[in-house]
Amino acid sequence: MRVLGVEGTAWCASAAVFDAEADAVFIESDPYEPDSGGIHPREAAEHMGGAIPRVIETALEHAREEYDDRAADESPVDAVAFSRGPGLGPCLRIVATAARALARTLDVPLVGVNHMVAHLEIGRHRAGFDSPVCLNASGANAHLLGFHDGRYRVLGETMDTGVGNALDKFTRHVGWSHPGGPKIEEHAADGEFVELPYVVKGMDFSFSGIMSAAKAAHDDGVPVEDVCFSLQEHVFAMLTEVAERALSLTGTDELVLGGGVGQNDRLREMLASMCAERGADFHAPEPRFLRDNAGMIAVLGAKMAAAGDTVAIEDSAIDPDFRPDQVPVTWRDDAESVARVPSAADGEDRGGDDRAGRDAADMRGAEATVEVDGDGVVKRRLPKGYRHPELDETLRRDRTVAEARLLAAARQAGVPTPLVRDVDVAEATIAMQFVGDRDLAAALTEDRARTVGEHLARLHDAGIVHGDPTTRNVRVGREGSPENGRLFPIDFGLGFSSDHVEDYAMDLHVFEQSIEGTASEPERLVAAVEDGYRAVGDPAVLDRLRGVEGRGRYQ
Ligand SMILES: C[C@@H](O)[C@H](NC(=O)OP(=O)(O)OC[C@H]1O[C@@H](n2cnc3c(N)ncnc32)[C@H](O)[C@@H]1O)C(=O)O
Ligand SMILES: Nc1ncnc2c1ncn2[C@@H]1O[C@H](COP(=O)(O)OP(=O)(O)OP(=O)(O)O)[C@@H](O)[C@H]1O
Ligand SMILES: [Fe+2]
Repeated sequence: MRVLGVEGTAWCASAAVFDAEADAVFIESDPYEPDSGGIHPREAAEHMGGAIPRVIETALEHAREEYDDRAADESPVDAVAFSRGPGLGPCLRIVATAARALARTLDVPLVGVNHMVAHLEIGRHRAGFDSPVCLNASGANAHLLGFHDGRYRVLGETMDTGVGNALDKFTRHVGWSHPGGPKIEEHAADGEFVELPYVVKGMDFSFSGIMSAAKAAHDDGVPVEDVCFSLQEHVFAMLTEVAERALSLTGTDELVLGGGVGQNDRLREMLASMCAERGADFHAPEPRFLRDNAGMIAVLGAKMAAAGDTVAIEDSAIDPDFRPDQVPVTWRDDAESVARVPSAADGEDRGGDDRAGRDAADMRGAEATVEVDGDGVVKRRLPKGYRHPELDETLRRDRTVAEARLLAAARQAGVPTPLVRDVDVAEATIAMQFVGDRDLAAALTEDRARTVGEHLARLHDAGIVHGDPTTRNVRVGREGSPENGRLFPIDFGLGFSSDHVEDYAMDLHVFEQSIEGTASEPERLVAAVEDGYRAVGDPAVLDRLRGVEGRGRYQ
């Protein structure tokens, strides 16, 4: 199978030929470079109009010259694959028109590829991993994806702008030309650390606060090298932290990176260091496959074509908002899954006591190690080698303080939590009561989902935001024991006090996302969470939740 790919979602006019037998990829690209400001959709489309036919011609010539297994009147490729979205409408239309015309002329099938899924599949293809967590760090996007039950699920994502766009906004403010990411990397080499906001919410994150603070710091005369250095340290530590959390939640030990920001050495270094520390395998494809390129479109196009996943020309409309979780994944086995930890996906209670024989390594979360000590545990936030030491110290200290305070406050609000016995802020350790006999992830039922909804409502009524409510962060008490089946939220390290409906809605969103990422039929579990919340809490939060779910994607 040999496939021609065409890419042109935003800035890169590109065509490629993938020969599956030789696993060889030829890429010809022609980038649009704006004179000033950011990417201008009309100018970008004008660029595509001229460049797309040229790059396609070069790729076809390559196919004809490189491979002599076909007659001159035969098509040099077996299919034409194109980026159907997401991206800028005017650019997508030009690419689609060219791809359709070519498929018709060559009389071969057309394949419509999701650009974001291509960004991650190229990493999986090059790494040879089975079912990794995928971090897409591109211009207009930033998200964590994992395959489960026939689709790529969004495990976490930006709640406002894509990571590259956020960096580019800062460099525009400073007056540098597009793209800004590489310039930030250059200047960061001479910079020193200054503190900026750091925002993760479960496996979601946002960049608006840090970008405003970076602009303000620059306006206040902080040397631009220091701002660049610190932007990288904060933004990439956030991405690395959520990637680690996704590895921990799914139990997977494979991570791949995709997207143009993945070309940044510091980001790759942090991810590699995090994976090495936890014994996971990390793969970042070579830069030509990270930035936008048609090679990734051709490679995924070949997998789709082999699975018979082609599209009739009349059905091949573009989709500027095409989300990766909308794609029916025809080229993978439905039984494969990113989730390696037992999840009660079928709603069955798997039972079992995880306490017996569990050693410290078993009780490791993404942030901390948890050692069992008699009827208690000692939770220790160890330093993370990938983080700048100053940032590392601040996060470990602040989270230890927040966790100890909120565990007690939650109890007072009527939500069962482990009793705190001792806190050592300097060592970032908390000694607390051992609770439950397993995590909710292994025992998720509708009843329990409803109870978590009630607990979250009680926390919110008391002005407490959990910050990281997932199925791994709720412990389940044994029926008939003194705990009598109670559910104990734990791990309040990302928690804070707030009276904003938005923060409460975000908390619910994080919990629902953790169910959706791993459960097979999440709908009824999610409905049960909301029933429980509605019974106890403020209905305005559920209304706001609908807004949070559609927030800020592809800006
Ligand atoms: C929808 C699609 O068009 C879009 N593609 C895209 O944004 O191009 P991509 O090549 O994946 O990423 C470009 C971004 O990558 C950043 N970038 C490039 N080199 C960088 C570096 N060394 N450090 C940091 N950022 C870098 C640029 O500043 C720019 O924001 C996407 O995938 O979101
Ligand atoms: N008080 C407790 N009683 C029993 N088990 C506990 C307790 N605290 C933590 N654990 C176990 O240890 C694991 C890790 O703890 P915790 O979630 O607090 O750490 P973390 O590193 O902050 O996790 P995360 O990956 O969510 O960031 C939990 O999933 C749970 O199984
Ligand atoms: Fe991209």
